[in-house]
Amino acid sequence: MTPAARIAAAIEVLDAVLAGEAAEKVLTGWARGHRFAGSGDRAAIRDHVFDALRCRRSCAWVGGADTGRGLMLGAVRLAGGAPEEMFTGARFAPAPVGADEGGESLEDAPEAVRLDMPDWLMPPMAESLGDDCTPVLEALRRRAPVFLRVNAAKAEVAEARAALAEEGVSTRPHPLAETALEVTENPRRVQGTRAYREGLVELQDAASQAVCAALPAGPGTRVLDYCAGGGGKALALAARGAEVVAHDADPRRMRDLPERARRAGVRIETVATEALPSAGRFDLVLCDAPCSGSGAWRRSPEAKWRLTPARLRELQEIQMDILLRSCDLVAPGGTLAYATCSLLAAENDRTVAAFRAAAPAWRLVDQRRWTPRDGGDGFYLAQLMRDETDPP
Ligand SMILES: C[S@@+](CC[C@H](N)C(=O)[O-])C[C@H]1O[C@@H](n2cnc3c(N)ncnc32)[C@H](O)[C@@H]1O
Repeated sequence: MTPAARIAAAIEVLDAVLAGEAAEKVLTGWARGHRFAGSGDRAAIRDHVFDALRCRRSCAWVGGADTGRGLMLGAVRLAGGAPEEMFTGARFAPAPVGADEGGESLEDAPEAVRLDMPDWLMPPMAESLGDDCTPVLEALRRRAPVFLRVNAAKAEVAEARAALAEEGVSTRPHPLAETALEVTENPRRVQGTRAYREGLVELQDAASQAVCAALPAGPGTRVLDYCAGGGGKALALAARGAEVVAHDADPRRMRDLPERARRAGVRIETVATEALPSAGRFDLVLCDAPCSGSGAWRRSPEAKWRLTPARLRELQEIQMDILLRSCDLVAPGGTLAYATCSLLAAENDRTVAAFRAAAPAWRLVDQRRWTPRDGGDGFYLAQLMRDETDPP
C-alpha cells in the first residue's frame, strides 16, 4: 500500500472508532476485509490510528474537524508534513484538501487542546499531579515503550537479553525494576521469539513490575491476587516464589492464566468468588482494582475520551467495595495492597482515605506513585496493615 492509501485506511478506522467502536476490533475487522494488506501496512495503519487517538484534540484543532479525516489531516500537519502530497484524490488516496480544511494553529489553542485532555479532566489532573501535570500530560501524548519482564523462575536478565538478541530483539535494562527490559529494536518480533514462547520473558509494563517488586511476596508467602484479570501481576509474584491464588469477579478474564503460568513454569491456583470464604487467609491480598486506566492512556488512548464523571464515580464505588470485601481475607500481620494504573487522586489516595474512614483498624504503611515520566505507565500503590489490637 502507498503511504496515502495507509492514511485513507486510518481515516476509515478512525471514523468507526469515533462512532463508538473499539479500535482493536475495528483494526482486526479492517485487516480481515483487506487481505492484500501486508504486516507492514497493518502496523503503519495501527500506528496512525493510535497516534491520532492519543492526540485527538490537537489533531482535530489543526486538521479542522473531529473526524477521521480531520484527525489524519491534523496528524500529518503536526508531523511537519504537507497534506497536499498525500491527500491527492488519486486511486486509494484521500480526497484533496478542501479550502475549508485549513485548521488552526496549535499555538492559539487552549491548554486542554494542546495537552490533549478532555476539559473536565484538567482540574482533577492538576490537583492530582501538581507541578508534574503538564509534563505528565505531554508524556501521555506519546507512544509507550514496549517492556518485558524477565521471568526469574526461568532465566537471569543477561540470559534473557542474549536469547532475545539472537532473534534480533534488542533490549536494555530499565531502572524501574530489576526484572524490566525496554525493547529498543524490533518490538513486534517479541512474541515470535523462543525467549517469549519458552517463558523466559513476559510482556509487562515496567511500572507494573515496580508495583510487584514493592510488595512483600516471596517463598513461603501466601498471596491472593483479588483482581487478577489476565494475571500479569499474579505471574510476577509467582516468579518470586510466592504461592499465588488468583481471583477475578469475571473469571473469563483469567482464561489465559493457566497457559501463561505453564509457559512461565509457575503454579497459580484460581478461585471462584463463592469459594473465597473457604480459601483461608493470605499474607498478602493485592487489589489491582479496575480504574480509569489514566496512567496507561498512551496504550489505550480511546479510554481518555470515553471516561465520564459518572463512570469515575462508579469506579470509586467499585474500588471501595473491593477493599471492604477483600480486607477480611488478610491474615493477622498480613498486608492489604491497593493498586491502580490511575493518575487521579480520586481513585488513589482518596479511595484509600475513604476506606480507612470506614475501616479505621487499617494503617497506611506505604504509598507510592509512578507516572509516565518515570518511563512506564502511571501507577499507584498503597500498602495497609491492620492494627493487631483490633483483629477482625
Ligand atoms: C486492572 S484489572 C487487573 C489487571 C491484572 N491484575 C494484571 O496485572 O494483569 C482489574 C480487574 O478487576 C476485575 N474486577 C472488577 N470488579 C471486581 C470486583 N468487584 N472484584 C474482583 N475483581 C473485579 C476486572 O474484571 C479486571 O479483570
